[in-house]
Amino acid sequence: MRFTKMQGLGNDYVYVNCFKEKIEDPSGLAVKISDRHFGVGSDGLIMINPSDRADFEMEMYNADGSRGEMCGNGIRCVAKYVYDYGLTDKAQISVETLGGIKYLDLTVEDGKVSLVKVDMGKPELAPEKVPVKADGDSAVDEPIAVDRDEYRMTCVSMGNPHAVVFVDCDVRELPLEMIGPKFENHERFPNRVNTEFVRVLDRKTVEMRVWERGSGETLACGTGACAVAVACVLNGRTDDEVTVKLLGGDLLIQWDREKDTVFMTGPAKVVFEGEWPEE
Ligand SMILES: N[C@H](CCC[C@H](N)C(=O)O)C(=O)O
Repeated sequence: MRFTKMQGLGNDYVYVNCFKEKIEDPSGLAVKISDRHFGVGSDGLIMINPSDRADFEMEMYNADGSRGEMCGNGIRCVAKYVYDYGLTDKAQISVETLGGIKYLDLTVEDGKVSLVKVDMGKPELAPEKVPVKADGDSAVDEPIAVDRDEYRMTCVSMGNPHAVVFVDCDVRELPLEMIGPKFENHERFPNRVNTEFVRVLDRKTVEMRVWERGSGETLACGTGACAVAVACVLNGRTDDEVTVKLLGGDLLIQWDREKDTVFMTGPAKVVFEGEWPEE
């Protein structure tokens, strides 16, 4: 099976062109191929499929084999893949995901995609999609007890679920390995959750680290950066356009509140191509 390893801000997935390849057990393959010692090494597996409803379909699996509805860094890499490998010659494409159809604008330099702007769609306050309002809470900010500590979070769905937690310290100092899994598996989230820890630097800039559902800490999360920007605006902490600084680099996020949609702009890169012996 031919594959291409790609990354968006260091959030790396193994991409398979399923116009040509057939994968019987994508969830099992995701676990094996993502393993950083015994496999290719990645945050998960992304299949590029034909679609009846859009130009292409993206089917994504986390490193633990669970399926994700959407992947922001992944969808930019899908755009690069289909253009650079000649599956399309259009610089504007649509991609079907479990989180809805997304529309992408490709920046092409010397015949290759360098940057992609994605219309990520309408953010929803999640999981129950109704703002919680208890005494002293803002409409969107709610308390959550994790062990003996109380945190405050804003829950936003970008097709997939996110809990955004504001912190005051340098995010690099956070013991993410310890607290990340406690949010991921908290009883508040029966389908588990992606968690972003964010510090606001100024009204146009924030920094974050992410603990992803099913993959652990990753260097970046596109849907997570969108959820962070929405949470920042709803809590009055930033303007509608924010640079989100992640361990793997920066994403520009714009919440167009008139259209009620979030735009994400960032790079996509090929790492290498290879052949996987099984399947
Ligand atoms: N890294 C991805 C998100 C993967 C989300 C996945 N971990 C989930 O289960 O929802 C991104 O760039 O948006």
